[in-house]
Amino acid sequence: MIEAYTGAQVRAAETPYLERGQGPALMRRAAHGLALVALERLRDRRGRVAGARVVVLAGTGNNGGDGLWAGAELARRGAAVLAVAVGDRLHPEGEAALRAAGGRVLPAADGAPALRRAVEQVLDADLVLDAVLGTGARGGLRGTAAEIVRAVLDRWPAPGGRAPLVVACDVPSGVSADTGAADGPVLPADATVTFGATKAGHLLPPGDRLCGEVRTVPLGLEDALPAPALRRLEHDDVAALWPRPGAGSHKYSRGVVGVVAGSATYPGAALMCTRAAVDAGAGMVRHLGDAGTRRLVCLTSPEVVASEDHPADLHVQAWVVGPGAVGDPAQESRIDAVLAGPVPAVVDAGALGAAARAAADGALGPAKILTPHAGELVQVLAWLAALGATDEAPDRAAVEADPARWARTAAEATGAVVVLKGATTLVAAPGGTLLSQADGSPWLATAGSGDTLAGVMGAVLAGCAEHPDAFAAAGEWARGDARFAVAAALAVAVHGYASRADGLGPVPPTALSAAVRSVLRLAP
Ligand SMILES: NC(=O)C1=CN([C@@H]2O[C@H](COP(=O)(O)OP(=O)(O)OC[C@H]3O[C@@H](n4cnc5c(N)ncnc54)[C@H](OP(=O)(O)O)[C@@H]3O)[C@@H](O)[C@H]2O)[C@@H](O)CC1
Ligand SMILES: Nc1ncnc2c1ncn2[C@@H]1O[C@H](COP(=O)(O)OP(=O)(O)O)[C@@H](O)[C@H]1O
Ligand SMILES: [K+]
Repeated sequence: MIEAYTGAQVRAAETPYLERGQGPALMRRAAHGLALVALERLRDRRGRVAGARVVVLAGTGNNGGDGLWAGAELARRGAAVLAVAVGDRLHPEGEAALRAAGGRVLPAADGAPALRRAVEQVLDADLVLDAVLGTGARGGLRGTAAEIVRAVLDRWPAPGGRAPLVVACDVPSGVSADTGAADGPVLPADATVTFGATKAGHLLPPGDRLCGEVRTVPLGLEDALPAPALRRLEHDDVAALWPRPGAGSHKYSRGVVGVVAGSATYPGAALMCTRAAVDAGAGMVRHLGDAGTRRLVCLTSPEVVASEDHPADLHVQAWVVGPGAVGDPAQESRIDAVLAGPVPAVVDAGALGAAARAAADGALGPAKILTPHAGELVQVLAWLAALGATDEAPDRAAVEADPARWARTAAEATGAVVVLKGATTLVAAPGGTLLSQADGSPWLATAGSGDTLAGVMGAVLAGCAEHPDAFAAAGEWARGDARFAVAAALAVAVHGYASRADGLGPVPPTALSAAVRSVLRLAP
């Protein structure tokens, strides 16, 4: 599991060391880690370091200091290192170290000619160390640094062209270490070397896409860190946590998933959703819907028990409601009943409007998992605002600029878990638990993959519904209501792994479901 922290949390953990006068030692350790990654990248690209042209884009603070010390190491290995000073000063010891190692300094804020030279030097470099802003940034790049990066990006080589390697120091400058927000221009990094701990901004969109590979250099702060701001499940976690049957299991103890999906207009959603719940290993899958859809469900997945019951008549461990359930009053009535009841539920697509109404009436709770994509979240927040359950209704651009904020807002306003789907999917639970998963192939962006995710999520939710400690192996934090967020993140991870199980290529949802089985089989 990756645990990530805000810049403020890491700075607070550093404070006792700084008070003991260990700041310079920490900086040297950070800079050494940065230099090692830069050396590795340079060797990969050009075979050797001697003679490489390296530009350090250096800001005025300690982030610039790290870059300058790392630049000094590269200069001692024979690289030609130029520090482009974007502000009115440089970290004094860092600058002295760089100069002592033979590096040069270009004061880029000294007028237009200096700025133009800086841009040329960046574009000509083999490697750029981006050390303008780190955890001390207030907002995005501004001033000379913003002008340089904007001018460089205007002339950035097309894919396949010879762009300089970019290694970011702590975070790509202009990306918030706390939120992943990227206000203004940012140089996309091939690798980001961060210090002390992974920062939340490395795992949150849109900044996460600008980080490249993230490497964390330990600074010995581990024991001083508080609870992380966010987490990401990795393969080992998924293998350890996914509910598995034991010798004493039977279909009911493993969890029955009830699916309220499909309508005469959209029967396919019910087929994909039920199939996925079966393939993800549910003990039993029940489907409720119109006669035509039920018939198709039984033909596609004979193991599903389809009926025209009402949710109140059935005993299931978890519901999945909403996929394709549009324009059918009987389905709407079933959805309302599930939302009003206590049983855990995945609430997708056609059920999100009813969920907003139920939330405004105070009916949802932490066992309900809403699964909007960005467009649907905008709609949900607009409904909640209209119903007086939130103050603000952002537009899509605002949600995409800071998805974590709006996923959290929706979680707090509804009292439910909110899974904001996208290339990076965020899971926000009321109370603040936040997970970020980025496991899926871009080929997942296809109609029906959300229906498949809902089915997979139903299966894992049914598996943990009656077991508050189902995921205690992940830590104390994962007990109780937090298990619903863990279940959501597990489903998102497995769905993502399945999209890559057969290499990178199209993943029609029917094939995706089958791949879920192979993902779960491969895990130990
Ligand atoms: N603490 C430690 O022990 C360790 C810390 N480490 C390193 O320190 C980094 C944090 O350093 P930091 O606190 O000096 O802040 P930093 O990110 O360099 O930025 C502040 C400077 O930028 C400026 N500035 C601010 N906003 C701006 C903007 N939007 N656009 C333009 N400029 C802006 C601001 O100048 P001002 O505006 O105040 O004149 C100020 O001078 C951290 O990320 C890590 O790399 C490691 O060495 C490990 C040990
Ligand atoms: N660019 C992308 N990269 C990776 N995963 C993606 C991308 N775009 C969408 N996804 C994933 O694909 C699924 C799409 O779900 P959704 O938008 O509900 O589609 P639908 O309703 O058509 O089934 C989600 O799990 C989402 O996280
Ligand atoms: K930086």
